[in-house]
Amino acid sequence: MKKVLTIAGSDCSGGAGIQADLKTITAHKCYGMSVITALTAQNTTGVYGIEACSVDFVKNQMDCVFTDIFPDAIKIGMVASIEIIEAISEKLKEYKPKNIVVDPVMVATSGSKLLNDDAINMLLNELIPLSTVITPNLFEAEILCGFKIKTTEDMVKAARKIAENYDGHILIKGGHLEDNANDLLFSKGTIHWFEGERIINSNTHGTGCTLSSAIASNLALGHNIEESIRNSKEYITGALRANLDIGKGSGPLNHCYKIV
Ligand SMILES: Nc1ncnc2c1ncn2[C@@H]1O[C@H](COP(=O)(O)OP(=O)(O)OP(=O)(O)O)[C@@H](O)[C@H]1O
Ligand SMILES: Cc1ncc(CO)c(N)n1
Repeated sequence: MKKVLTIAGSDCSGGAGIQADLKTITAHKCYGMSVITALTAQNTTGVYGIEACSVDFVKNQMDCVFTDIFPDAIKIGMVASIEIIEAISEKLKEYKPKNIVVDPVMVATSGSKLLNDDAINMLLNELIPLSTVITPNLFEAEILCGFKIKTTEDMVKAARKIAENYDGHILIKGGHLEDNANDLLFSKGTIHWFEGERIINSNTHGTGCTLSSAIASNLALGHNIEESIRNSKEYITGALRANLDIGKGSGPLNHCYKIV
C-alpha cells in the first residue's frame, strides 16, 4: 500500500485540514499519516481559535513518521508560523522525500487568517522551493505574484510571474472564478487547463485541502502530474456533486460517494 503524509492543521469539524486529508487519502486506498502543526477550533461558520503546536513537537512527529513508515508523497497545508515552516523545511531537507504538494494555505473559506503575514516570505523562500507542485487558490496566487487576478488570462500571467522564482509545477485553482471552475497547470513553461463546470453548491469547506491531498495520493500511486491533477479534479467534482448539506455555514464535502 502507498503511504501518504499530511502536514497540516486539525479542523475539529472534520471538513478541512488533517481530517479532510485523511478521508481523501483513504478514499484513494492509500495509507494516511499526519503531522499536526496546529489545532483549530472551527466549524462550517468560522474559525474560533488556533493553538499552534510547539516547534519541537512538530519535529518529533516528523522524526517518528520518517524513521518508521517513509511516505511516498506528502501534502503540506496550514503551517501556522515562521518557526514551524523552518522546522518542516529542516526535516524535509534531512529526509529528502519525493512528491511534495504544498497548498499555501493562508485564509480559511470563512475568511479567517490561518497564516501570520510575516510567515508568507518564509513560506515562499524556504518551503515552496522544496515542493514538487504548489496549489494556490486565486487569492493566494495574488499574494505570490503581487497583482490582482480576475480572469483566466490573469491566471496565466500570474503563473508566469510565480515561475520566475520557482521551477516546480504551479496549479492555480479557479474555484473562486465567477463563470467556471477551471484550474491552470503551468509546468516548465507549458500551460494545461483542467476545465471544470461550476457546480452550484455553497458547501465548499475543505475543497483546497481535498484537492491537494488527492494530488499527493495520485502521485504516491505513480501517476504523473497531469494524470494526478485530472484524477483529483474528477474526485473533487464528484465530492461536490454528491451534495452533502450539513452544518450551519459552508458545509463539508461528501467523501463517501466513492467508497463501497
Ligand atoms: N463550485 C465549484 N464547482 C466546481 N469545482 C469547484 C467549485 N469550487 C471549487 N472547485 C474546485 O475545487 C478545487 C479547490 O479550489 P478552490 O479554489 O476552492 O480552493 P481553496 O480556495 O484553496 O479551497 P478552501 O476553500 O478549502 O480554502 C479546485 O479544483 C476548484 O476548481
Ligand atoms: C486546518 C485548516 N486547514 C486549511 C483550511 C483551509 O480551508 C482550514 N479551513 N482549516
